[in-house]
Amino acid sequence: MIHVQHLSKSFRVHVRQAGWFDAVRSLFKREYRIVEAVKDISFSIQPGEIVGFLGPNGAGKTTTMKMLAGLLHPTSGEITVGGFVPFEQKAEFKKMMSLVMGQKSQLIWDIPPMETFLVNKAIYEIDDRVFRQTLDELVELLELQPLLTKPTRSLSLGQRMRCELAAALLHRPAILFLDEPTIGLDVHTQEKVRRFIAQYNREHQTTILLTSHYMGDVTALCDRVLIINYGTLMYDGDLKVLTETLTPYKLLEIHFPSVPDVSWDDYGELVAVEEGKVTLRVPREQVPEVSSQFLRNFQVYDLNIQDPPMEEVIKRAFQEGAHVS
Ligand SMILES: Nc1ncnc2c1ncn2[C@@H]1O[C@H](COP(=O)(O)OP(=O)(O)OP(=O)(O)O)[C@@H](O)[C@H]1O
Repeated sequence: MIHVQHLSKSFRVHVRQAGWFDAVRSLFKREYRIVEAVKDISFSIQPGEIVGFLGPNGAGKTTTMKMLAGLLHPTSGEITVGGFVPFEQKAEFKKMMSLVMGQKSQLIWDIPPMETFLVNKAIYEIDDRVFRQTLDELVELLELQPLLTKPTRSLSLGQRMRCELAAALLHRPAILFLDEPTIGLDVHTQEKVRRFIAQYNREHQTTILLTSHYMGDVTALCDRVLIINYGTLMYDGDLKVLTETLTPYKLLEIHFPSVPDVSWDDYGELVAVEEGKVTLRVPREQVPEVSSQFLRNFQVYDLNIQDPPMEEVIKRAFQEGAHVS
């Protein structure tokens, strides 16, 4: 569905001078430097996949997404999306994909979302029956009914994002680029948006490339991730494999009626002792044995086994320059 080969993008940026004299001089003699935002990346995404696109600020995620959506021309390399070359901007290409940017609105600010939906209906030449059917489905899934006729500017961020998603999906694109779709949303709304994306992908097999700084989005939605840093692709593969390779331990959370006085080092690395609860870092292969020792030898209320937080996995990927695949 999406094929990217040796893709690079550089920007030529004007170097601004700090001092007064240099600033005036630069009006006459401009100096430029080259920012290599994306450097020789290659990957493919199959129909129906949801792939997480991760990387720190300035890594090159948005630049890549914009090239995939045809908004930016690559400096070099090849892209095909659904068989089209994005920057040729063919009408058929526009009808098969959508780009949602959490930081940018595509809804018209001064009119209600329903009016934007009607504008999109005209732009994408959506048939009346299909429009009605799709709108009904999206209104139900995203709980939009009370929002449709309110001016967009009066909507909360979460309400607006739900309408943005509907606007992006009315023409039933086969490919969806989601750039930070949950940015700034409260935990409850993030959860709602996540559930919607998962359900929509299940029902329509939409191919989705998603960037997010919220690891909850990534763990809930993506089996596979691409990790980019300084414009270079560092990892393309299974999220679980990445977690197991970079953090070869699990967190064991044991709840006691009262915390026993034992040498925790015999069981794992002590992370925290709180009221009635002990957290240990235990090598993955020793987790079954250590858990059963606790259950056999101590009075235990509850025992939870968890993967380390995704934030830690990703932090290690950047620190260790992981080429895990
Ligand atoms: N239009 C532009 N002109 C000049 N430089 C740009 C332009 N767009 C992006 N860049 C630079 O390219 C690099 C990659 O930026 P990009 O927005 O793709 O990163 P990102 O991974 O999406 O970051 P974030 O997580 O902060 O959104 C950065 O150094 C950025 O400053």
